[in-house]
Amino acid sequence: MRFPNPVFVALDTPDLPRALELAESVKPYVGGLKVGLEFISALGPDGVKAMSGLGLPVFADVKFHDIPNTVAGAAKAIAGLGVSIFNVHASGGEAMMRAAVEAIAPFNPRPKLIAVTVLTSMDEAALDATGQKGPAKAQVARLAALVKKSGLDGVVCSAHELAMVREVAGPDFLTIVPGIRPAGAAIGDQKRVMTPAEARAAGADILVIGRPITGAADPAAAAQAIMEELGL
Ligand SMILES: O=c1ccn([C@@H]2O[C@H](COP(=O)(O)O)[C@@H](O)[C@H]2O)c(=O)[nH]1
Repeated sequence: MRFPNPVFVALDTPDLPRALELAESVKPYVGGLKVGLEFISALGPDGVKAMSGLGLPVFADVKFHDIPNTVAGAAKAIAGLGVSIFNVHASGGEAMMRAAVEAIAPFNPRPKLIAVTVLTSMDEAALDATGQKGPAKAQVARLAALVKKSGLDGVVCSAHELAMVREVAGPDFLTIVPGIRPAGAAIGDQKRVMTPAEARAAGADILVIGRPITGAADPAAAAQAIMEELGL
């Protein structure tokens, strides 16, 4: 699934005027907006609706992870806010993911539902410490297969696992990739990272990029430079 501009900017702020200002300034250089736990916890459904009204697709990075009945209700609520994409944690299991799929089936248009495999902030040691033994790639592959079997549209993974995800889930499975760092950018808490151009060449459908854009002195110029790096 190729997006003309694959960059979704992560608006990680609790401040609505700041989010709107950032979104307006980078709008010519990005393909979508991503709001996550910080934004939604502070600004709620009205904040999400405000972003949905800006004319770019919105990805609600809510990462639901609970029992099936609760996730089904939350899925219906978030789908009702007009977002284009939202997500759950794949480790919530097949019944939870299927409940979310069923809950949003009546929506038209129906948002894409994807699942987080292994957070890009985790390295092998962090994954091991949770009891999920084996390389991150193997865990991502196992979860991607489960996500596909459960009827979702795609996964969040790092760029390092893209080839593996394509192998288990096929070419039409949506891949959303955070942990993107232009050369020389601060890596911060991310562990499994790649540059925008490398991640795109590896087959990412959507690149989620936050601080390298929003933390730049000139966010619009930073977004434009990424667009140029991608040859757009
Ligand atoms: O595995 C994951 C899942 C989600 N994210 C989110 O993406 C952005 C990345 O922001 P940066 O500032 O570019 O690091 C952020 O909103 C995370 O919540 C992720 O990084 N990894």
